Amino acid sequence: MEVFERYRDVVDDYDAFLAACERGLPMAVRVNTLRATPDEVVDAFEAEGIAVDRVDWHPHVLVPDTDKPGTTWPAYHGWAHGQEEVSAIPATVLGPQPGERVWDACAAPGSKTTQLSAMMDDEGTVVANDNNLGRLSALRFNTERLGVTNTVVTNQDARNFSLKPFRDEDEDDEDVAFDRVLVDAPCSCEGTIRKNPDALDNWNLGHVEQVASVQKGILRRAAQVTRPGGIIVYSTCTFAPEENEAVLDHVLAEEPIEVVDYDLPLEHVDGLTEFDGEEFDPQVQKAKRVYPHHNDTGGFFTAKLEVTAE
Ligand SMILES: C[S@@+](CC[C@H](N)C(=O)[O-])C[C@H]1O[C@@H](n2cnc3c(N)ncnc32)[C@H](O)[C@@H]1O
Repeated sequence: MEVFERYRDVVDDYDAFLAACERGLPMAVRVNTLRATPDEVVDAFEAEGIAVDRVDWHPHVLVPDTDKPGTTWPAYHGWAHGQEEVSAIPATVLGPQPGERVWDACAAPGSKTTQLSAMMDDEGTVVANDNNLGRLSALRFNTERLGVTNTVVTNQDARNFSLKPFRDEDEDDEDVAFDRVLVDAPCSCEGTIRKNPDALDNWNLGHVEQVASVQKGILRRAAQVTRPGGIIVYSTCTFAPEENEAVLDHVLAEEPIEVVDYDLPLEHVDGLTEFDGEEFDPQVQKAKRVYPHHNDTGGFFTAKLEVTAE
């Protein structure tokens, strides 16, 4: 865990943080409300002899007492989807409504895409994009199993995303406008250490900087394809400020967006306003960091942004 030494003065209780990072992660599922209610899913797990805990902050997140919730009948029926507890945060914060146009910029394997669709009652459109074709096949599998039909899949680099394949060649991109966009960005995955103990094996600052450059490009494109007044959520499962607050700071200076506050009824701390001598736009404080010791989960970073009229 030497990599985490750089966060010693940043994390609120560093010893508790390290101890949590060394423990295994309780596995969670999200109830697929297109197919079942939380009570039906609890009953189905209990019928298999698996006890289930509920979490306080989200009625659709359950913690069944099994290492492999994805190989149970509730999952096979499409009633539940194995999804880390903190992974349910970004779609919840984005708050898509039935009938809206939503872009999931980095969507595979589709945990959040299918959550967005369920929140929209499967009405409207989710454009689920990922630049990795292999991972998109997992997304298709998940949408099919969960009975999601309002999703169209695209395979593009989100930094240059265009809806041209679906449009008249003579139209330009100017009127491509989503109501909401989720940027669940590729990242260095430091916050997944409890689920994947090898997560830090190839960690290096060069990779952090390289992925931060991709993140900035994707978030900029998100700002360009969202209508004024539309909402963007930017999230990562990493702690590195270079991939979180610094990305927001960069894009805030380039695009007409602002960071907005939101309620997160889970223990968390605010976004950082400086790291390693670099100061960030004070707005980034409205982002939220969830550390593993806060709620016995993985680590996560989530910011909510609104596109302003230019
Ligand atoms: C954190 S994962 C997304 C997880 C997904 N949102 C979910 O909940 O199942 C990040 C994804 O970004 C994709 N990705 C990486 N670079 C990309 C790019 N330039 N454009 C689009 N997708 C990209 C990766 O293939 C990966 O699937």
